[in-house]
Amino acid sequence: MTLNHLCIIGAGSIAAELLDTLAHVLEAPLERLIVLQRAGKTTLPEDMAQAASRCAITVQASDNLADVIAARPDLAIECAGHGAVHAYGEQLLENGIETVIASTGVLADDAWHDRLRRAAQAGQTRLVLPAGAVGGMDILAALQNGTLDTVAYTSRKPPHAWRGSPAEAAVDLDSLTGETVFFEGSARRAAVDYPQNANVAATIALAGAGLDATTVRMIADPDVQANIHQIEIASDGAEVQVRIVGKPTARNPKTSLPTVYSLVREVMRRRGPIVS
Ligand SMILES: NC(=O)C1=CN([C@@H]2O[C@H](COP(=O)(O)OP(=O)(O)OC[C@H]3O[C@@H](n4cnc5c(N)ncnc54)[C@H](O)[C@@H]3O)[C@@H](O)[C@H]2O)C=CC1
Ligand SMILES: O=C([O-])CC(=O)C(=O)O
Repeated sequence: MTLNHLCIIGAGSIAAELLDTLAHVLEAPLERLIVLQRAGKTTLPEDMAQAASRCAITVQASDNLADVIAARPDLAIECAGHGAVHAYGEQLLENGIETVIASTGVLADDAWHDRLRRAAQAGQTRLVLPAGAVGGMDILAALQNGTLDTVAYTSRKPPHAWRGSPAEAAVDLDSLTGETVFFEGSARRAAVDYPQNANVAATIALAGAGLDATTVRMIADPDVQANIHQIEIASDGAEVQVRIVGKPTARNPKTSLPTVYSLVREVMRRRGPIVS
């Protein structure tokens, strides 16, 4: 099946960059695109409207999930935050709409993990966790079939990228003179406490050693400009080190550009006959 009808949930940094990128990489436009926004927002910002019109022949903006369910898109991509997964995830899945979520940290809550799993089963579809800002999920998920001894994730970002997160209470982000570790704990704790910053902690944990056995460190570092993600894996099958220097999106320093490209990949791998 070729993806012809796409739903994007959210109209923030990732959604805008997703549309810009899709406009460049799609060889032929989609038939339909529906963008689901917050209540009260039924038109797209001008820059997004222009990019959307290059991505699809018919573009619809809505603030109502019922419009999306009625439109029956081939795929829905959430890039709007944990609240949006809570608000729409179950209904999309129960209605048989395959759904990719950027906000994977929602699954760090066992009750939500269970609800979304049941919804996907009921709708005979899938909830897809993209690699997002990181990589190496292929080998991590493969090694998980043997014995994973250690999976440790470190996220290092400039201080301003941690604004608006609990890091503000832990350290004075404005006066840091060197790298400062402000969080050490489980992937579950990281994903729950840092919903806008630690989705990849959940992504890595769910691909590998689980939410409690995967360890996370978060660092504010005034000497870096990029969002640097490191994953150290020790296992019976391989020792793996992944280091990604992610460039922040122009619109949101918290978010790395590979997140956007990973969502673009989820579209493109449903458009061609050969998938990698
Ligand atoms: N898996 C990964 O690697 C990453 C995941 N993320 C996730 O993606 C989310 C979005 O990131 P950005 O685009 O950078 O954030 P952003 O703050 O720039 O944009 C979020 C957008 O979602 C909209 N929104 C919020 N609640 C909504 C709802 N209930 N219904 C419809 N729209 C709603 C907002 O109005 C805004 O337009 C983050 O909050 C985070 O959960 C972000 C970065 C990396
Ligand atoms: O984009 C990133 O660097 C990672 C991120 O914000 C997240 O995991 O939520």
